[in-house]
Amino acid sequence: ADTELCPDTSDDNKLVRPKVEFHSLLQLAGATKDVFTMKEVMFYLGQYIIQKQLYDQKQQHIVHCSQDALGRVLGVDSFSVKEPRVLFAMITKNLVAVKS
Ligand SMILES: C[C@@H](c1ccc(Cl)cc1)n1cnc(-c2ccccc2)c1-c1c(C(=O)NCCN2CCN(C3CCCCC3)CC2)[nH]c2cc(Cl)ccc12
Repeated sequence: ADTELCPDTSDDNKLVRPKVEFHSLLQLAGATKDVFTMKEVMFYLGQYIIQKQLYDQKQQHIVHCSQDALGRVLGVDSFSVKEPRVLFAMITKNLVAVKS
């Protein structure tokens, strides 16, 4: 069903399963499980960005990821954290909804 491909992940408590490459990013940020809430996915991604210093030192809402696996999985060279809708659209392409 299309919910598998494009889960409604706007709900913080929806359970999602990251696709393989995206899952490895979350693991680098400290994740130790296979199924997450959207809130947890965003927490670990935030940690990943901070740990790899991908945010712009001057404009800290800009994330540069063209030279990082994050750019490959999201399909962009950079993005602004001030555009959550754009961000969620890119992230949900890397997630599969889990029937809860
Ligand atoms: C509100 C939240 C957010 C959450 C979801 C969305 Cl779609 C947009 C925005 N947010 C606001 N700024 C950030 C942020 C900015 C720069 C570097 C790292 C995180 C975040 C992000 C968090 C997070 O879990 N954030 C906790 C508090 N943040 C305050 C800002 N802090 C920054 C302080 C300045 C130095 C850089 C970190 C980090 C902790 N998770 C994210 C994952 C991604 Cl793919 C993108 C951004 C974030």
